[in-house]
Amino acid sequence: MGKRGGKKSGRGGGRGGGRAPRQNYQDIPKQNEKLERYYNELGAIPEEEKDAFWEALRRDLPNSFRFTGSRGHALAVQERLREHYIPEITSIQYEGNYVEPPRPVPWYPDQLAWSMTTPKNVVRRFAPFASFQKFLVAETEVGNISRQEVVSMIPPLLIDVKPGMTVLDMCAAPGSKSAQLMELLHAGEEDTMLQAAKEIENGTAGPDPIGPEGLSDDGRTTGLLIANDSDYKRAHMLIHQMKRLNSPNLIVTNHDATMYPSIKLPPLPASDGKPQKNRYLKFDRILADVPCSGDGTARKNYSVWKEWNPQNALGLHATQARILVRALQMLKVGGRVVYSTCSMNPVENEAIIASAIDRCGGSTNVKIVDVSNELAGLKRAPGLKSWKVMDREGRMWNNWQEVEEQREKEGISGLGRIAVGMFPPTGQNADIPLERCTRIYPHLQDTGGFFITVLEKLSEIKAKPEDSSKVIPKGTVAALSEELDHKKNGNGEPLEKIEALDDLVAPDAQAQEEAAKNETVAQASHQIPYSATLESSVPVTSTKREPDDEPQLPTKRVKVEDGSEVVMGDRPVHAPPPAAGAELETTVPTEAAQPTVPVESQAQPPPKKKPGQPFEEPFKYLDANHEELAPIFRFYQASDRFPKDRFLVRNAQAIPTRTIYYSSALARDILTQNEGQGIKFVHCGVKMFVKQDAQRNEVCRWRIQTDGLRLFEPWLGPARSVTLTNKETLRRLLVEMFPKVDGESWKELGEIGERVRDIDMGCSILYIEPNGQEDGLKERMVFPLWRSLHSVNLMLPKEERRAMLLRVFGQDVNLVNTTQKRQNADDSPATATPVTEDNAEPAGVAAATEEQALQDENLILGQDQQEQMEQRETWTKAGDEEDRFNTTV
Ligand SMILES: C[S@@+](CC[C@H](N)C(=O)[O-])C[C@H]1O[C@@H](n2cnc3c(N)ncnc32)[C@H](O)[C@@H]1O
Repeated sequence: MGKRGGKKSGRGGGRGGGRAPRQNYQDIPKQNEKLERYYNELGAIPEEEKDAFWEALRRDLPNSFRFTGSRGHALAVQERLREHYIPEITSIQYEGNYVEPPRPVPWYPDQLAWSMTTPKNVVRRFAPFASFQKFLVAETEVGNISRQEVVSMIPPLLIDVKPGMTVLDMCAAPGSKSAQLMELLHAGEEDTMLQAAKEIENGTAGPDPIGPEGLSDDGRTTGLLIANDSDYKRAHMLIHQMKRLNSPNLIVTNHDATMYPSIKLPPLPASDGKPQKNRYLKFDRILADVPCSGDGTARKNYSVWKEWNPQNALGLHATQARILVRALQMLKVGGRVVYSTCSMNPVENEAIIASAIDRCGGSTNVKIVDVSNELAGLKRAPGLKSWKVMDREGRMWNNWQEVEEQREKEGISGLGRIAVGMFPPTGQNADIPLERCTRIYPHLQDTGGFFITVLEKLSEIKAKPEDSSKVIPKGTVAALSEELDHKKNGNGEPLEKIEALDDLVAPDAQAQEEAAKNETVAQASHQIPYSATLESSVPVTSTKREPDDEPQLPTKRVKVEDGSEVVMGDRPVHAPPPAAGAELETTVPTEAAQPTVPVESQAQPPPKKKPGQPFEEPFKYLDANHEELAPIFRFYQASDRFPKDRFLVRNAQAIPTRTIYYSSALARDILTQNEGQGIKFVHCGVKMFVKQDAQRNEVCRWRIQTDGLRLFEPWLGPARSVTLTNKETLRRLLVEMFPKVDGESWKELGEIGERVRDIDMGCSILYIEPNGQEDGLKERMVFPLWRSLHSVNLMLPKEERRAMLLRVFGQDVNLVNTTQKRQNADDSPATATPVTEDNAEPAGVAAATEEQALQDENLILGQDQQEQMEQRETWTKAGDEEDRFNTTV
């Protein structure tokens, strides 16, 4: 279950649940009376499959992983698995049989997903597994491989993302699916960028940006992924995961998805004296991988066996329905929403689909897409048309009438959380084709349990106000009071009212608080009605807002002893951020219609950090003519065609101090247009240039960061390029941190020796090109290379060096850092005085001083890399190891 604040409702491990103490999975009794009874009586699993179902659910989950990153690179990593590790593993015999190697997941495209059933005792026993394990760990660390549950890979494949689309992942942390979505958004970009750069260089391209559909920004994708999570800490975990993909087309936000704010786009220029129109972002694709009770993860989360109870699903139902309705509101007509959970409970699945379709006006507005022919080879079961609901006490209810009758007779005891919307739809909604939903059960192909539904929006919708009785029970105050009076604790004393209330009507106090917080944010975000489309006809000159399309229902609140209020019966309506702000101006200032990039004069004083509160530095775009940019472009001979109006920094003064980031045009427009509007942006931009101290004044201080290099390199001239095709030269650059190039040392760098000896100090670009030879390099790679006074340094963190040595050369070797050795021999502290522009020696200083300067500079570079590595590890060190390495998503 996803995080919903501090309540102990957490479940589903990496799906947001609270972490339970570690225990060996094999030793855990895999029994839970209510869980077993519910799924046995539900009617979901055919009688003849029940044994297989339970047997699978009690078995360890196979390990699975996915090759990530750009296609070319992912395939190169995959090749190492096929050509080296699989043959080694398949040669092992255990108890007279050959060992099962990892196998590609049959329905995953290009064999990029793999699964492995080898038992742990076999893995531990044989050496080839140890080296395979090393490979997995190394490639996972650098982001080429992601551990991900097989079933969790399905939603992004069914959502059908293409480059150029606008995509929202509403509940995205820790980011496994966001990563897949992002890969699809960039599909084919490697080739189209190089192609566009070539055409432009040859003079065959016109002045306008070129490239195929969706990649028409001179070969770059024009799409955008907004990845969101309501949990701030998890949103940062998501950033950490997503950073590995280095996409400028990513924005991360931190909002409650049930009331995700509308995002403003720059208005189109006015014509014929007509007022400008507000425009709001609508999405082509939305993933709602909602917080859920997570019983589909029972094969790896022992808490499912220990703690499963029916309330978890009942308590999440309302949030899930609200998230899906909000998704449908923000979707373009013709767009797709994929709704998914790792729960098998229909209350969280089919019931949500039916409720959301009902609220959005029925099947004429929203259709369930039949995906039964997609992902050939994936074994699945159809969605349920009928099911039962289990209450807190374990009683099963066939329909809402039964619940109502019971309430009439006995009061609401035990039925407090049940609502009509949790049952199969009736009346005009009875024919919603819920069989088109997709259910994955553990026994079908040895996976976890999962639920996926693809929805298509057929026409613009005005979502009906939430009928709270359909999602949250509408216990009357009298009924609740009556039950409260009867409730006793273990000592036979009356329960604290606040706890008892919560138990009955379950408004999660912290979730409420969160919602309230977000509501405030949303209110400040100048929403217009949700029905607004990109072509909203709300004139921006109007000073009053239209009334919200979603009228708010009254809320009954009860004051409890401590003076605070508790919501009873009718939940506060999920009011998506009110268009409210009737007083709010929506007039667009005239400048806003002009270029969207703010100039530095708009810089503000630094915002104050409030103690204990998360603080995000603002995103400030640099003017295209900023004085720092021109020298960088000159130094690297960068083409003027590369956009200069997409560079940003993270400080309120808009001063490039240490890092300059780069984002796509759409991301820029969104960040600038919504600045100060209360939208919680927590990440955007790829590190492109990082300031580096150097000993020579003429050296460009801005080195290109590996993160942004792939975007920039097609546009660079030859002045700073170094080309390498020899495998051994690469090995040397990887093993040795700072190979010398002075004296005769350059000769040891073979083919690049002369070039690196002669090239001016500073950052250059190392192009590693395949030479077509059988044992040569197979993959084109590009890295920054720093030329110091006496040495060169491949600007790669140690972990990436090691992973590449393992992958390309099959070597697990220690890296050599001669500078450090010298430093240790001198007994100098590792933190020697850093070289700065102030203390750097001018050219021509005595060799000894130069040597010291070199050591210092190299140390700085080394430290910088180390810093990067440590940042990568932050989240593992912070105790979220499972989210990264044992993720259930
Ligand atoms: C199932 S997990 C998402 C897994 C993710 N899609 C992935 O593939 O890595 C659910 C996430 O929803 C977040 N969450 C819970 N309630 C939310 C809400 N109201 N709005 C947005 N996110 C929410 C949780 O913090 C959790 O990270």
